[in-house]
Amino acid sequence: MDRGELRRWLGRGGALWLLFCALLAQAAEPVALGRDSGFRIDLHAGLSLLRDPGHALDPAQAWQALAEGRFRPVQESASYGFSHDAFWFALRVENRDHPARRWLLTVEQPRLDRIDLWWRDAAGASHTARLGDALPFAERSEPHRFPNTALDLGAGEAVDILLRVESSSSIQLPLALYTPNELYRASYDGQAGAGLYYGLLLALLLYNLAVLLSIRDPTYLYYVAYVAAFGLLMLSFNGVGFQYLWPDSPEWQNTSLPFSIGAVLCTTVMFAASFLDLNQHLPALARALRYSVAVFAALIAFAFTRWRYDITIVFNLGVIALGLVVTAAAVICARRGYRPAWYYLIAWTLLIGGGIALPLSSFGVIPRTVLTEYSVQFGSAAEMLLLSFSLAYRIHLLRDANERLATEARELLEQRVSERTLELAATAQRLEQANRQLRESSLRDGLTGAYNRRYLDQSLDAIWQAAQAGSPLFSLLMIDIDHFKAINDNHGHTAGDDCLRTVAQRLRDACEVPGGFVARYGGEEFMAVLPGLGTHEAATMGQRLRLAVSASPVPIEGAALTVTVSIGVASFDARHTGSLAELLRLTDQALYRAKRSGRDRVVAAVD
Ligand SMILES: Nc1nc2c(ncn2[C@@H]2O[C@H](COP(=O)(O)OP(=O)(O)OP(=O)(O)O)[C@@H](O)[C@H]2O)c(=O)[nH]1
Repeated sequence: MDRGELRRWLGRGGALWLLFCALLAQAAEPVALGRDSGFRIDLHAGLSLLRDPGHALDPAQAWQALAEGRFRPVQESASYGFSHDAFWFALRVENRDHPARRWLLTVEQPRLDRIDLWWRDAAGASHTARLGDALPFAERSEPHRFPNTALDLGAGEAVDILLRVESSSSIQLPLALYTPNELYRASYDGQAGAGLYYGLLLALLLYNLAVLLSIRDPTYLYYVAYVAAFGLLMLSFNGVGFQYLWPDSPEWQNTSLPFSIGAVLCTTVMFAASFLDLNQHLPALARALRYSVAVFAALIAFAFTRWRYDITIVFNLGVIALGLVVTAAAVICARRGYRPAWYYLIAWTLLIGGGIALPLSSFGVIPRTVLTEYSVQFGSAAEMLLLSFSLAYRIHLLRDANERLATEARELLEQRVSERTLELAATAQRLEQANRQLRESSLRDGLTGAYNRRYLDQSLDAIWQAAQAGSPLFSLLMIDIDHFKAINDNHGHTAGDDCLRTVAQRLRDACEVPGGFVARYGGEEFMAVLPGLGTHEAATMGQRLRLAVSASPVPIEGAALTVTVSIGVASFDARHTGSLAELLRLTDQALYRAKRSGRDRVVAAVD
C-alpha cells in the first residue's frame, strides 16, 4: 500500500478510527513510558497478533479486526517459525512523563524481509513506514543493522501502531523503542564483539588458505570453504553484511541466508568426511555423504529463486540430519582409535553448545550473560579455532605415520638387501665350490680318482720351471702294472678296472712326500712326482710303493689277485742340463729295464 492509498483508507475509516483506538485500549495493555523506563523500552508485552494466512487483509481490515477483538496478545519469547502467512501486530504506546521525545521503533533482529508500519501521532497525523531487509538499507532512519524507524512521542502523548510482517526467514518480532543515543550505545559491545569475531574468522580463513596453498591438502580446502560459508552465514544472519557489505542489495541479503546455509551444510559434510578420513574408516557412508552433498549443492540454486523460503527449510532439516550423521561417524571413528575424531567431536560440541545456549538463556534455563547472548559466535569461533589446531595436529599425525612407514620401508629394504647379499654370498660360495669340484674333476682321472695326464703335464711344467729357477731337485717314478693284459683277458675288463682303482689308491696312500703326488699316466701306467727327492730317496719311495701294491691281494669280482708293479726311477738335479722330455725318456727306459729284468722291481735310470 502506498501513501495515497493509506490516506484514502484513513479518510474512509476516519470515523471508525477513534472507535478502533478505544477498543484497542480495551483489547491490549498499552506500553507506558515513564520517567524511570530507561532509554530502551521493550514493546513485546504490548503486542497483539493476528495471523493472515491468505494475505487477505488490508490495513483497514486489520484495524477492523483489532477493533473486533480478533487480535490475541503474543506469548513470551514468541517465535512463529517459517511461514508464508502475513502477521499483523498491533500495540499502543503511551508516554506518560518520559523526557525523550524522539524515538526509534526498532526490530531487534535483522532478517525479517518486510515490515510495514502504520501509526497515528498525538496530533492526529497518520504515518507509514517500511522496514526489513527486502528494502535497501538506506530506508532505515538510522544506519543500524536492526531495522528502525523514527517516531515522535513526547510526554503525555500516545500512539497506536499496526505492523504487518512477512518473511522467508523465521518469524519473530522483538520490538523495542530506543532513544537514538541508546541504540548506538547498546551496540558498542556487540559491534566490538562482531569485529573481533569476523577478524578471527578472517585470520583463520587467510592463515588456512596460506597453508592450503603450501601443502595442497584437500581437507584444508574444505576447511577454508567451511569458514567462508559460515562467515557469510553469520554476516547475513546478523545483518552486518547488509549494513556494511551489500547495503544496496536487499535481493542478495535475502538470497545470502539460504545460500550460506546450503554452503555451510555442504562444506561441513565435505570437511568432516575428509578430516575423519571416512573413505578409509566408513567408505559406504563416505559415498552416501558425497551423493547428499551433490544434491544439496544443486539445491543451492533455489536460493536465487522465489523458492528460497522452501529451500531454507530443506537446508535446515539437512543441517540437522547430516549433523547427526556426521556426529555419529565421528563417534565411531573416535571409538576405533582415530584420535583426530576426538578433536572433531569437541569442536562440534562447542558449536552445538553455542547453538543451544542462546535459546536456553532465552527461556531462562541458564542465566542471560554476554557469553550466552553471543553464544553462537563464541561457539563457532572456538569450533573453528580448535578445528584449525586439529588440522595441524592431523598433519602432524600424517607426517609421523609417513616417517614410520618410510622407516619401516627402509628397514625392510635393508633386511631384504642383507638377505639377498647372504643368498648371493652362499650362491657364490656354492658356485666357487662347484667350480673347484669341476676344476678338480677336470684334473682327476675318472676311473681311478688319481690325477690325470693333464694335471701331470701342468705340474711337470711347473716343476720344470721351478727347477730352472733354482729348485732343481725332483724325481719321477714311472709305475706299470705287470701282466695287466692277462688280468683283463682272464677276469674281464671290469675286473681290470677294479684292479686299476685299487692299485691307484694304494699308490696314492703310500706316496707320502710333501708336494708329491701320483697321476695316471695312461692305460695301466702311473707316474709319481716326488719334489725334493734325489735318486736314492726316490728309489726307496719306489720300493715302498711297489710293496704297498703287492702287500695284499687285490679283490676283484669273486677273487683276489696278487698284483705287482714295475717302477722306473729318474731324478733331476743341478747337474742335469737336458730337457723334461729327456728326463721322461730316462724314466721310461728305467721302467723298461725293470720289466726286462723280471718285473716287480724298482730300477733307477743310469745317467
Ligand atoms: N681294464 C682296463 N684295461 C686297460 C685300460 N687301459 C689299458 N688297458 C689294457 O692294459 C693292457 C696293457 O697290456 P700290455 O701293454 O700288453 O702290458 P701288460 O700286459 O701289462 O704286460 P707288461 O706291461 O709287459 O707286464 C691292454 O690289454 C689294455 O687293453 C683300462 O683303463 N682298463
